[in-house]
Order: sequence, then structure tokens, then C-alpha cells
Amino acid sequence: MSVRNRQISTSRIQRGFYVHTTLIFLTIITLIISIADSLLKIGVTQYSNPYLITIIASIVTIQSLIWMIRNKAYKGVKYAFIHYFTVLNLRKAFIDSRYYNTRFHLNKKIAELPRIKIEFEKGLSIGKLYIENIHMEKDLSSSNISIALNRYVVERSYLSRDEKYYIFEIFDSNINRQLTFQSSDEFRDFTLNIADQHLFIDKFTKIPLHSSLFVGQTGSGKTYALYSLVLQMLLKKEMYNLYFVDPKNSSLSVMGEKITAQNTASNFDDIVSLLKDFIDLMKQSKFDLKEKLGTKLEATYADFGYPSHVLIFDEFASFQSQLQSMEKKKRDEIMSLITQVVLEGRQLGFFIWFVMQKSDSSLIPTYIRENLPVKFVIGNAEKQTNITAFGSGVETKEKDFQLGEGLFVCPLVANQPKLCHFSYLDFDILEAVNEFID
Ligand SMILES: Nc1ncnc2c1ncn2[C@@H]1O[C@H](COP(=O)(O)OP(=O)(O)OP(=O)(O)O)[C@@H](O)[C@H]1O
Repeated sequence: MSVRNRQISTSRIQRGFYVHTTLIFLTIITLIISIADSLLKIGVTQYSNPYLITIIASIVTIQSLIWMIRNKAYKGVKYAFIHYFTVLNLRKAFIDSRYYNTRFHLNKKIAELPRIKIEFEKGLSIGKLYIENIHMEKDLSSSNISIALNRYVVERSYLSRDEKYYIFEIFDSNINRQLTFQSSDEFRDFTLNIADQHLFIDKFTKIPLHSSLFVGQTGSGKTYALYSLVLQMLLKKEMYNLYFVDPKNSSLSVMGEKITAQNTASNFDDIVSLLKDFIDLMKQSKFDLKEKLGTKLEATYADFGYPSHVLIFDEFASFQSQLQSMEKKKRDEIMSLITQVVLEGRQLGFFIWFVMQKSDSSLIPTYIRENLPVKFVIGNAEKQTNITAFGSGVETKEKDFQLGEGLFVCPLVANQPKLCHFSYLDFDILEAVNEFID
């Protein structure tokens, strides 16, 4: 715990002190003159009071205006107060942790605190905090900031491009980011309002399509996370073709059979043949798109109206262990098919989603895992799982995750692990599938 540092003042504290002293002084003078005048009946108050009261009122008005502008009161009273208290707490924390430069003013040492800018968004639930980089050796770690922020928590922090500010992305920890759907109709309406080629995860997260990894211990909510994404893709069928691989023949294959029986595989040979068909289709697409892709730099399948193809590979580790018993030639052949999709599929619209309980290199080859742009770790994972998914240099905080809640990375959306919370689906999934495929 930091110790209160009361020995140093800031120019703002000093200014506040002068203003308050002046106000108190003027009020006392006004009162003394009024009392003296009422006793002595000289009649000076009619001359002095209007002046004194105008000065006092002007100071109060100017101070209030400065407060309102500084705390962006034009965005609402609540916004202004939360802004004010957040800045106040941060300033106190900087003083207590001695994060400031010192300078002398009228022979008195004062602390020059870093500038703070805050931009709250989405009904004050998330925001960006800019703290001036005052080139101090001291650590301005996100955990110190979180403590000063009360109910706000730092999700991500980085230095601005010009290195003048530390930027902290913060969110209100009291806010529930999870979306809840009581019926398939509610889910349909919400999905159809998301017009672009993104899939929503929670109130704040939408992701573009990529080959992805979903890791989570049993019961963490992985399968439901997939359901919420599959249902979205079903509602926009013209944009997505789905393929289901489920070596354990569990609930996902039941869903797959309903949606697309010919593109659903559970036993080893069927899986291999589905993978080969998938690759053949990708090669065909490559051929069809070849000329078109040459006409536009950085273009992808979507620019030419082609649909995407998503192969959901549940329990990949189980397939991998079956594969290990095969001869090397076959193993290499299959792994090379999978690698091709991961490496080349993005432009052509072919993606694999690997679903696993752990993502160690014995379960998914590192070169495949490292080339997956999107990774989700759902639920309370072991430290090692976070390390294999996000890399050893990436810091992830341990939290008590609820069902369907976890961390993810995704290009442009989350370069460092960010929180996400998959939708709560309070309706019969298979009935919804039946409705949506009609
Ligand atoms: N988003 C959700 N909405 C509603 N119920 C959920 C959700 N997530 C999980 N559940 C409930 O928790 C149970 C376990 O979730 P789920 O089957 O998705 O876990 P899992 O990680 O896939 O586990 P396993 O690896 O054993 O299949 C589900 O049967 C369901 O009842």
C-alpha cells in the first residue's frame, strides 16, 4: 500500500488554495461590512455589496465553467463527475507514488504531474486514458493505474505513436459485457443488424473471419461459444459455407449433421476425406480468383463477392493423437493440407477453427498455432495454456472467468489479450438451427 505523500503540492492545488482563500476572504469582508453597517447605520453596504458580491459570483462562475469544461460537462452531469473523480484519484495516486517532476515556484517545491486526458465511450462503460509520458524512470504499470481507477480496470496499455502519452484502454468492471438472448428471434434480430462481415462476440467485440484457435477446459463454454458463432453464420448463409469435424462425435456433429450432413465428418477416414475436399475447393477457388486477385492489390475473396468456407475442427487433439499412430508419410500429408489452409486461406476465404482443451505443441504443431491470427482462451485456463496461446512475453492477468468468458487476440481488434464474453444462449440451440436453415 502506498503511503500518503502530503509534503508536496501541485500548481493546481496551489491555485485552488488561492481561489478558496480569496473567496473566503471576500465573503468575510462582505459579512463584516454588512454587520458593521447594520450596527453603525453608515449606509456603505449599498455601495460595497454589489461590487463584492459580483466579484464573488464571478469567481464562482468562472471556476464552475473551468470545472465543467475540464470535465466535459457537455457530455452530461454523470460523465463530468466520473471524469472529475477519476482524474482526482489518478492525481492523488501520482503524488503518493511520486510519479511527477519537481520544479520551484516562489521558492516552494511543487510537483508537476503528468497531464491526464480521459475519453469515455459507450455510456461510460469503456474509455481511453492518456497519461503524459514525463520520461521518468518510475514504472507506470497498468496495475497501479487500475487501483486508482476504482471500478475501472485497465485492459490494454501502450505508448502513443509519438511516445508523448501512455494510453490505457479501460473498462467498467461492473458492466456485464455478455449479451443474453432469451429466444432465437432475439438472436436473429441482433445478428441481422450487424451488417458487415464481422461476427459479434459480446457488447463490445466484433471480429472479422480468420483461422482461429478456441481453447478452454471442459465445461468452460467453448461449444456454446461456437454455437453463437455458427448461428450467426447460418443467419447469413449466403456469406458462409460451414464444415464440421468432430472426432468425438459429440454435440457439434449433431449440429453439423443438421446443417450440412455431407460436410460433417466424425471418423478418421471421413475427416481426412473432408479435409481433402476442402483443400480441393480451396485450390479451385484459387484458380477462379487468380485473375481477379491480380486486378486489385490486397484484395480478398470478399471483394469479389465470394463466400467464405469455415471448417470447425472440434477436439483437434483427439484427431492429432489418432494421426500420431499413422505412418509418417500420411501424417505429413495431412498436416501439410491443414497448414496450407492456415497459410493461404485468408485471401481465398478458407478458414479452420481449431477447438481444443489445451494447445500445447504436442497437441497442435507450433507452426500451425503461431499462424492462427485469432485465438480465444475461454474460462479459467492454466498459465501454460495462456503462454502457448498468446506467447510467453504477453502478460495475462488471472481472473475468475465465468462461463463463456475469456481472453482473445485478433489482428487490429486486440493485439494483446483482451477480455471477451460469449453470448448467453437461453434457448434451444437445435430448434434455432432448424429455424435458421429453413
Ligand atoms: N453461452 C452459454 N449459454 C448458455 N449456456 C451455456 C453457455 N456456455 C456454457 N453453457 C452451459 O454450460 C455447459 C458447458 O458448456 P460447453 O458445453 O460449451 O463447454 P465446453 O467447454 O464445450 O465443454 P466440453 O469440452 O466438455 O464440451 C453447457 O452444457 C451449457 O449448459
